[in-house]
Amino acid sequence: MWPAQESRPAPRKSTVSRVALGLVRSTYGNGHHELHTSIPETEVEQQIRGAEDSQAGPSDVDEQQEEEEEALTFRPDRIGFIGAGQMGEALICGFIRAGICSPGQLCASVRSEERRQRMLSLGLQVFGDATLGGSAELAAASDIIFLGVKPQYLDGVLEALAPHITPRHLVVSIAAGVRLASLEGRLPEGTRVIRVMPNTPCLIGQAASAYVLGNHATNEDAAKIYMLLSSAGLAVSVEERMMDAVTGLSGSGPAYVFLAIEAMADGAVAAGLPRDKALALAAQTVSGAARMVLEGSGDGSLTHPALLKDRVTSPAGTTIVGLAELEASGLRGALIRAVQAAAKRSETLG
Ligand SMILES: NC(=O)C1=CN([C@@H]2O[C@H](COP(=O)(O)OP(=O)(O)OC[C@H]3O[C@@H](n4cnc5c(N)ncnc54)[C@H](O)[C@@H]3O)[C@@H](O)[C@H]2O)C=CC1
Ligand SMILES: O=C(O)[C@@H]1CCC=N1
Repeated sequence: MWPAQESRPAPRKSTVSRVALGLVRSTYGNGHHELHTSIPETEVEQQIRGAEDSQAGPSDVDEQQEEEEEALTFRPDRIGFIGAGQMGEALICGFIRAGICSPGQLCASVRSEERRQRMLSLGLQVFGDATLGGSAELAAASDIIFLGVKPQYLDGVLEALAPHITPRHLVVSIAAGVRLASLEGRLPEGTRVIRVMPNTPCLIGQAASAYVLGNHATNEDAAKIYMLLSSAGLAVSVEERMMDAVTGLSGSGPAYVFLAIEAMADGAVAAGLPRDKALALAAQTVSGAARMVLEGSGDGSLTHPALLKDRVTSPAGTTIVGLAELEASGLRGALIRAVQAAAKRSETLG
C-alpha cells in the first residue's frame, strides 16, 4: 500500500493538461523524434505534435510565462535503470545522445563490476545489486524506474523493489513477454506501470519501440514515455495483445537483419569483394532500403516495399535472378516463421 504521507496518483484525465504537457516538454525538450504520419497517433501523441507545431504568438505570452514559472520550480525526472546490460545501456546512451536527459539525471543498479565501471564512465550514479539493497537506493534516487533485467530475474527484483515504490514512481518494464497484470500484481496497489518493447538500435537513435500503458498510468506518463522513446527513434503505442508480435518483429528483428547483412556480405566475398567493403556495402544497402520504405514517399507515409523492389528489378537483369534464388530458398517464409516463432516464445516468457 502507499505510505500514508504520500498522495494517490491523479486519476487518468481525458486530455493532457497544458501545464502537464509544458512540464513534460520542459523536462524532455521538444525531442528530436520523427513522427511517421502514416502510423495512427494516440491523442497524447497528437497533442505533443500540436504543441510542437504551434508557433508562439502574442496570445501565448501568458501561457509561456506560466510555463516558465512552473519550470522554475520543476525538478526534471530522475530515471533509474535496474539492470543496465545490452538493452538498458542502449536506452541510456540513446537518451543521453538525444539530449533528452543528462547523465546526472540517470542512475543504475548493476550486479557486475564491469557494468559498474561502464555506467560510471557514462556519468551515471551507480548502485549495487537490486536484490541486495540496490533497489532501495535506486528508488530513492529515481522518479521513473526502468526494469532492464532478463524476465527470469524479474521476480527477485520486483520483490526487492516493491516496498520502496511510492506514488511518485513510474515503473517501466522492458522485459519480453511479461504482462502488465503480472507486473502490477507484484507492485503496490495503484502503481503506475508502462510496458515497453524497445530494440538495440536505440543506442544510435534508431530504435523501433512500442509501449502500452498499465491500468494506473496517466496521460502525463504516456506523454513522458513517448517523449523519451521517440527521442531515440520511432515510438508507437499498441494494445497489450500485440506486444508478443512486436517482440518477435522489432524487438528481435535487429538480429535477423544482422544475420542478413552478414550473409549478403559473405555472398559478395564469395564473388570476389574484400570483406570490409562487402560489409560496408551490405549494411548501407539495408539501411538505405529501409529508409526508402520509411521516407521515400517524401510525405511521411510508408512506401510499400513491393513497389520499391520492382523498381530495382530490370527485365532479364541481375536482380530477378537473385530474387528467384531467394524465393526458391524460402526466404519470405523463413522470415514470416521467424517472427511468428519469436512472438510465440514471447508468449511463454511471462
Ligand atoms: N537485448 C535486446 O535486444 C532486448 C532486450 N529486451 C529485454 O531487456 C531485458 C534485458 O535484456 P538484455 O539487456 O539483453 O540482458 P543483459 O543480460 O545484457 O542485461 C541485463 C542486466 O541486468 C543485470 N542484472 C540482473 N539481475 C540484477 C539485479 N538483481 N540487480 C542489478 N542488475 C541485475 C545483469 O547483470 C545484466 O547486466 C530483458 O528483459 C529483455 O527481454 C527488450 C528488447 C530488446
Ligand atoms: O531475445 C530476447 O529475448 C530479447 C527480447 C527481444 C530481443 N531480445
